[in-house]
Amino acid sequence: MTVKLGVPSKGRLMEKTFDWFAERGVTLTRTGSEREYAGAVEGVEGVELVLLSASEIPRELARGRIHLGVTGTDLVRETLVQWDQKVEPLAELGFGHADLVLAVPAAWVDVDTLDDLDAAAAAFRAAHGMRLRIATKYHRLVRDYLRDGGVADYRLVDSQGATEGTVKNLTAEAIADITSTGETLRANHLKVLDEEPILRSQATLFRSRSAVQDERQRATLAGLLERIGL
Ligand SMILES: Nc1ncnc2c1ncn2[C@@H]1O[C@H](COP(=O)(O)OP(=O)(O)OP(=O)(O)O)[C@@H](O)[C@H]1O
Ligand SMILES: O=P(O)(O)OC[C@H]1O[C@H](OP(=O)(O)OP(=O)(O)O)[C@H](O)[C@@H]1O
Repeated sequence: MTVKLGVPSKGRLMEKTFDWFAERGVTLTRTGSEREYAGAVEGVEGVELVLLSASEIPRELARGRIHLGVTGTDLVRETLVQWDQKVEPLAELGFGHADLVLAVPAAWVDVDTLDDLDAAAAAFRAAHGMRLRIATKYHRLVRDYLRDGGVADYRLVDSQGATEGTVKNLTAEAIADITSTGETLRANHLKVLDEEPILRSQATLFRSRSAVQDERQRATLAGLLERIGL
């Protein structure tokens, strides 16, 4: 049985992951047509490249269907309950940096901290008879963060993309999303709370804690990790 390495199937994460492995003597390539999700590994025997959506890589690692996988720490922590029992981070790759933050309308001049948000949420409920809505796809991380920060009077609204637009579209009063340059937030008249981010994320190489099934796989995996300096 081969060792399976899961890599994001498109975009910057894929290209930078290919570069990271190439710098360590392992060549990853997409094969077939531009739209075919097939890949090849050169420089080490017995390793298969699996191209996947970045958001599916945590689950595939947890199920033991891939041995190694590259994805953002945000996706691992959001997707997997007790993530550290299912996967082990082996190396931060130094790209894909993004912060998960809470943002409110820039016009809310009285709201800069979590305490302010808590007060605003109470005032919102009193005025409108419903809880303040926060749009996000990071439900688990945001709930834990707000619970630890003592904010309770809110409701999460699911948003799987274009989350910064939900405030303008009147489907939420605040958002929690990933930001890197901050441009999308600014363009949508939102400001980040003046607090530590919910999470600082970057692309990371993870090892599944359950995928290895035989000695041959164990040896191949050890060889690959040695090759890339881990
Ligand atoms: N603007 C950004 N700058 C840097 N990293 C980002 C940015 N936006 C998202 N990321 C990171 O990239 C990863 C998600 O990548 P991507 O958006 O390709 O995944 P996805 O939307 O789940 O993919 P797919 O569309 O195939 O399901 C996350 O770990 C996230 O933290
Ligand atoms: O701080 P910035 O540099 O402006 O980047 C932030 C944006 O990048 C991501 O979106 P992406 O382009 O991945 O699309 P998405 O809305 O589908 O998540 C993220 O969800 C933000 O919308």
